[in-house]
Amino acid sequence: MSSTQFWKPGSEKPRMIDDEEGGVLFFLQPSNSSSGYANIEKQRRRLPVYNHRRAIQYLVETHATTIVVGETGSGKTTQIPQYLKEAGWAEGGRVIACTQPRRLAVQAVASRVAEEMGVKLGEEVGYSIRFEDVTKVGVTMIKFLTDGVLLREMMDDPLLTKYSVVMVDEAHERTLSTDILLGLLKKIQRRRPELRLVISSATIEARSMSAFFNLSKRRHGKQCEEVGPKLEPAILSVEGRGYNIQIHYLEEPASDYLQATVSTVLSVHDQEPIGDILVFLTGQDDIDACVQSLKEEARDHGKRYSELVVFPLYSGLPRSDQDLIFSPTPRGKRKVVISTNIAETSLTLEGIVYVVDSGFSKQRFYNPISDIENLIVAPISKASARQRAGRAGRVRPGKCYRLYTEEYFMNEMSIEGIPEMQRSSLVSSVILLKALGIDNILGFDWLASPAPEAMIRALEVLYALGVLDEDAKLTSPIGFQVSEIPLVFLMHQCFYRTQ
Ligand SMILES: Nc1ncnc2c1ncn2[C@@H]1O[C@H](COP(=O)(O)OP(=O)(O)OP(=O)(O)O)[C@@H](O)[C@H]1O
Repeated sequence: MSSTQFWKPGSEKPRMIDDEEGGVLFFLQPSNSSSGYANIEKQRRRLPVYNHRRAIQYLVETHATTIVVGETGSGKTTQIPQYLKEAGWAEGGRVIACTQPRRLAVQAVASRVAEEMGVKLGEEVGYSIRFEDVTKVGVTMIKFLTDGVLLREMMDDPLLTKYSVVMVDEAHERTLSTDILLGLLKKIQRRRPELRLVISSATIEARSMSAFFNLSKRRHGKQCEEVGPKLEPAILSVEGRGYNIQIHYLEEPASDYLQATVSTVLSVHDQEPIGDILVFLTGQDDIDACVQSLKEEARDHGKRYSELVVFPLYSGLPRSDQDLIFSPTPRGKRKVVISTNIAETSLTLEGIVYVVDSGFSKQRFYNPISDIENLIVAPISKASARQRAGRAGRVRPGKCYRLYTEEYFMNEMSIEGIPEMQRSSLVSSVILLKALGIDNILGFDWLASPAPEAMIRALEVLYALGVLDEDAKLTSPIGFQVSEIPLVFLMHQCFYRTQ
């Protein structure tokens, strides 16, 4: 009996055929088949970013920072690092880095780019996530990594000397790590004028990002003469999207978004042609409840709903279970992936045609007075809604069902979310910055300043724990140990809280 095999990102793509018992068998196919190549090359050329490749190469050559704004699926993440390699930025042992907020996207995008370049993952194209480094020194030219991992690399190499270009992708997410990274990269640029930055997203406010990275100094209203790259960032807008996405809204607000989600999935299955469904809910509880409801429907309504193959996706799920979302959909079935916002950015799931957006996500909120951080279910922003819809329309036209009204989207939904920096405890950020030698944290160049109360509270907590001394410097050994192994710090914190 053959055991079921699933394709894992990073491995060769399987060919799929039906077996005699109605199941599916997977066979590895030779990766360098010329028709496969021609096909991929065709796909690359039809991406909206392709027409801008020369402009991108020119702007990166001539500007310290280039900001690229382009629709979801236009090719920013997978293509720009390849254009930069073609322009010579990976020559002489240098590496092009591309950061992502989440590890799932890092692995998926790296394996796609390796496939497009016809190379083995881990060689010319590699990736690095926590506890897993799939790169080869001296061989890897394009490296995808989480922004957290790049921050950790700065501990050993504060000026990131091996990188010629750092592309900070999905910069709109404004996670704690992204904001700290952006501030540190700006500092590095002053010391390493040869370093180039690319900031990209479908939904960033390019002007404020440009103002932040504008390193050109003006004296008496005149701009200083610049030697080397232009210090004022270039902004490139990539028009157009891969495929059309039809957006549908509710006519009346839903009283129960979970119930609305289940009925939308079922009606898509009843009424729409073949294609997988990606659902965005808030967290494990909601997702488990939705999976359960769909299973009950399948049990109660027989064959029709048993065609649904349902996969949950949230960060607490073991990695092997998370990777199941990449498995090909068996013939005659419809895959339904029910996810938190970990699938919101950068991911391309080939079979996805329909997206169901509940309009909510779990977000962190911090009260510096009580020093309590909570995860609260809150409405998403328009930027998130666009990202969610953008998981469809990548390899064929798609549809997005928003479980809220158009009036709510237009008039009430905020344009962008609040940066994580302004709604989180800053304890771990302060430790990280201190470990990186940033002594004047209050004077750090933040893209959006954190609340002073939160900063003071973090300093107080770290002093009380013995991590910082009276001069707010890391203590030895506790402070330095904690900065290397966050787990040790958590133990200290538990101890502190029980005192
Ligand atoms: N694993 C994949 N399988 C098939 N096609 C893919 C895959 N990954 C990417 N693509 C194709 O490449 C296109 C560009 O993807 P890419 O991630 O570069 O876009 P992007 O502009 O960065 O999007 P986003 O802003 O959503 O991250 C997709 O729309 C899709 O057509």
